[in-house]
Amino acid sequence: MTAATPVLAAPPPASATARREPLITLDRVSVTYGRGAAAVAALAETRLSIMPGDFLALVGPSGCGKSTILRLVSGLLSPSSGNVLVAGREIGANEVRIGMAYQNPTLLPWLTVRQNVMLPLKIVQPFRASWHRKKRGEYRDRAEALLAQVGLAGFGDKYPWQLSGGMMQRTNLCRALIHEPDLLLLDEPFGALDQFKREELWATMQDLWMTKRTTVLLVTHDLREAGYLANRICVMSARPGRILEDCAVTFDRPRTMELVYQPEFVALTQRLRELIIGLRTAATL
Ligand SMILES: Nc1ncnc2c1ncn2[C@@H]1O[C@H](COP(=O)(O)OP(=O)(O)OP(=O)(O)O)[C@@H](O)[C@H]1O
Repeated sequence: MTAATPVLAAPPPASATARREPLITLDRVSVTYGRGAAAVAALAETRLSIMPGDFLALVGPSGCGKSTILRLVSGLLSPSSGNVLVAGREIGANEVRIGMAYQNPTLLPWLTVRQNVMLPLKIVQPFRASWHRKKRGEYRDRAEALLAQVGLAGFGDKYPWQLSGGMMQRTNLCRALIHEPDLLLLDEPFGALDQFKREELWATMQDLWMTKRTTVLLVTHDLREAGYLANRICVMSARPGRILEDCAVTFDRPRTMELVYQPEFVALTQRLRELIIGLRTAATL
């Protein structure tokens, strides 16, 4: 059995991380969608630092602004106030490669699994510059290695319609990782799968993270998923969202499904659940 140690702990003191620069900083960022009577205050003034190598899960009541934070971090959305910093500079000033995987895998149906996985190498620099030279050699090998790591060896020539939902999501993860992103954004990536498939994918995701140590920002409604995968969980308040709790999750890795039934793990998810239910109830009063 995996040793299950502390459940919740305060994030490391500032002095412990002082020498490492955050990869992403939300500096007093807020977001309001629309204007006038139609304005929706989605995110209240929020501060968040994501350190290199973090696996950070964002949880909170529906509509609290979790995906809004993903959009800010990816540069798809500008804040209404405050700054989003990447490696200490304004977004866009530093080149940060981003990989994304969302709930519905958006695989291109006319491309094979391998071609789908290799797509970012065709589009994103510096890989794009060598595309024609490497697409039949190094890049193909890289795609095959990733597919093998997620249990899809031999499926490279299949088309998306020949895959199960879980296989499509595995392919989606490979595509999000093939260009070695500095930051992986996951928005409910396993949400459309049944519980057993989801649990299999947690193990796959953990394996990928343990070998690559990519910085990951995961949005999920599933507290067990957050506890299994993340080394940090941020709980958001109801809309307009802000981060209410930022806790370290220090269970040993690799984590297994056995861990999920251990008292320390159950206590963690139960505590987070009560916090979120309390927030939902407070928002409707
Ligand atoms: N383009 C938009 N225009 C107006 N309101 C928006 C827009 N996008 C999001 N919102 C609103 O902002 C709030 C936060 O949205 P967001 O998608 O970030 O929440 P979420 O926490 O990811 O929700 P869920 O858990 O349900 O996916 C929600 O109330 C949503 O309805």
